[in-house]
Amino acid sequence: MQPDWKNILLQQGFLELTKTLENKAIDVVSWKVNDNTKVSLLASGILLVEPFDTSGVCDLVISSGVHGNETAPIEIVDRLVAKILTQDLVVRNRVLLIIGNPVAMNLSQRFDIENMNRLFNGHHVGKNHHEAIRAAQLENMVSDFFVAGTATERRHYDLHTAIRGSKYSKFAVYPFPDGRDWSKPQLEFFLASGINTVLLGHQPSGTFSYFSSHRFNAHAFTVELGKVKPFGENNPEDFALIEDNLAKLISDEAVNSKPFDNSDFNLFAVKQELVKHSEEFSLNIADDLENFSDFKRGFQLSNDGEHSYIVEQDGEAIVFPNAKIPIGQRAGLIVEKTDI
Ligand SMILES: O=C(O)CCC(=O)N[C@@H](CCC(=O)O)C(=O)O
Ligand SMILES: [Zn+2]
Repeated sequence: MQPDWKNILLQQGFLELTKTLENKAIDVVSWKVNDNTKVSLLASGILLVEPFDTSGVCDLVISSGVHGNETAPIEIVDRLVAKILTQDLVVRNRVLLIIGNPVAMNLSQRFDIENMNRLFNGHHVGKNHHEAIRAAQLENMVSDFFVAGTATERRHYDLHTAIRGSKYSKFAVYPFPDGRDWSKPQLEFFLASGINTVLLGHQPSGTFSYFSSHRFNAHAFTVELGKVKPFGENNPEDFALIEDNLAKLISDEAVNSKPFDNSDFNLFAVKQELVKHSEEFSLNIADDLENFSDFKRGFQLSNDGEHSYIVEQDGEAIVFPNAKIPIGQRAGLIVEKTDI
């Protein structure tokens, strides 16, 4: 017989239970929180919350911890689950709450074997390590969740924190929309949540948010909420706006947003992905250079033989620069300001 995961969850919370379970398989446990709400622990770090009243307007995925050391998003998910279980939050929309990579979380690392946020959209296929298996499991759970839902809208917010500081402390990455329009109501939601910087994706990718966008037409985003810090060092007040608005979505309460206006935002288009082509790859920037720092035309940003990058226009900026990645992967994004 398996331990009483329900009681451990109720007593210790979702985060502590997930630390304990790590990547152990469990039998699904379901129970009623009240006459309105059913909770199901589907797997370690995957909690389904459903109102019995099926008239919800939005099926919502809130994920965290796809990178194990990005603790603030995990704490946000933990607090939302606690509020649902204590009935401080009324649930009117179905929601799937996720802590993505419990093994890396317990190691306090971004990942153990392979960056999980490059493994979605089938990029896990043919790989047998635990992060590939977990990416496949997350894809299956999200697929089942969206397919079983009847709401008119699907949303997925994949919450992260960045390795570096940033000129704009919070920002969203909008995955490549596959020909769909950029959603102004979604940008209005971010502005109301204290996020006015959005990076518009330019091509398909192996990220969790692109998976939900591409496969399920969900409004899906990678949401960067600040800089990586260890557990216990995040200030919950820094995340209050987005956390309150996620709670409002769960409760189907109106979010206090204003009509879209380009001038309220810093919108960036990806000009080019910097790919690491050789072991000689290096970046000519300081380790603590902030995301969205910009350069003058002619500055040699990267050294990589014939693939070295020289800035082509004044104002080109860099996001997610990282030379410590495998050959063939993204070493940074060259971005420039845009409007929609
Ligand atoms: O700070 C960094 O260099 C990386 C932060 C991070 O994990 N970002 C995501 C962005 C995913 C996306 O492009 O949607 C990642 O690299 O996986
Ligand atoms: Zn991340």
